[in-house]
Amino acid sequence: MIGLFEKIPTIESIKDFYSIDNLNSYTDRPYSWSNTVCTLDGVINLNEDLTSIGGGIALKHVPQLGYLSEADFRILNAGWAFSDAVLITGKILRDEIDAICKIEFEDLTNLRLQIGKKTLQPLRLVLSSSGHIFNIRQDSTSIDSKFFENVTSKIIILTTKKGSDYLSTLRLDYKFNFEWNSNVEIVIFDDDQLDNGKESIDLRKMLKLLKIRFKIDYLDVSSGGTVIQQFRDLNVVDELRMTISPQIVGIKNSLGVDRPTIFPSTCKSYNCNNSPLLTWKGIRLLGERMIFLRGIYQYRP
Ligand SMILES: NC(=O)C1=CN([C@@H]2O[C@H](COP(=O)(O)OP(=O)(O)OC[C@H]3O[C@@H](n4cnc5c(N)ncnc54)[C@H](OP(=O)(O)O)[C@@H]3O)[C@@H](O)[C@H]2O)C=CC1
Ligand SMILES: Nc1nc(O)c(N)c(N[C@@H]2O[C@H](COP(=O)(O)O)[C@@H](O)[C@H]2O)n1
Repeated sequence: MIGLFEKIPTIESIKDFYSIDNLNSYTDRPYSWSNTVCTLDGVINLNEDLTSIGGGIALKHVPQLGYLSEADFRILNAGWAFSDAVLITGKILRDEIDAICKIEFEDLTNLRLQIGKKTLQPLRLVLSSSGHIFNIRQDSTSIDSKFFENVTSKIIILTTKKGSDYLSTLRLDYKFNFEWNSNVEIVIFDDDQLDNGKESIDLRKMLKLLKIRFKIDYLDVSSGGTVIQQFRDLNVVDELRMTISPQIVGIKNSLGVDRPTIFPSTCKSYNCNNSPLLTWKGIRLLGERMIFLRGIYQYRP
């Protein structure tokens, strides 16, 4: 249960930490885990510029500590390798211009095949009520997106009627091929609920559709805290997977703007009798610095 990770976690260590043997999916939803790297004070993006979050949160460019970020990236990819689909959001694609969410290690794509997955990459799902799934600079006349470049593995955009209307207008305004290719599918939820006046998709319905229509048994939620918190409040996320970066950065950026956190303040209020409890299934330490956690939620009425 407790152990050390190597500088480059070996495939054996990864299987030991993240094995999904004996974990059954459900009939009406996938088995799901969240996947996050955060600071000790819960910050998930320093929000200082549009560089990759790995740079700041996982200490990528700090002298002598870059290996921590490399190991975290490999563990992130390992979560994707064991999944049938990875869920991210419009907000991530607006904030992280380099996000791709594809497994970049050959031993991990091989592992997928060994454990019976039919594809080298999991499906990529984008949840966005608004349809704002690109980072569009004001002066630009075309859309740059690594995520949508050369789409060779399937992407599904989960959006509202309003979001799909927005995507259609973009198609007229920009020199970007919105037919994309046959690997991109848009699923529209047209009976969405209102959340603070903003349309939002009923996540239970979304999960049922992912399970029944797209045959997703294992879902990796690589989204931010806002989505993870909704999953937790609905009791539909089974595991918390978290890398703790050994730094405390404060919840506002240098301009006083709030940073996103893994546990946003909009979370439902619980007490010690009904809070979701965690049982640690795996704890790993790397270089006396970074902690990797894998916990199973126990929901209480
Ligand atoms: N350190 C890490 O491991 C990670 C860091 N991040 C960072 O975190 C930040 C994002 O986190 P956070 O702000 O919490 O946002 P989230 O990534 O949780 O995304 C929130 C967005 O998801 C969409 N959304 C959420 N719920 C619903 C719903 N029920 N129906 C329809 N759409 C929904 C909306 O998109 P829309 O606005 O398009 O309608 C909403 O704005 C980013 O800066 C990202 O870089 C993200 C993931 C991991
Ligand atoms: N757990 C974790 N570790 C990292 O190092 C990360 N960069 C993230 N980020 C999330 O992973 C998705 C994008 O990854 P790529 O940019 O394609 O590598 C996105 O959801 C990030 O926020 N998570």
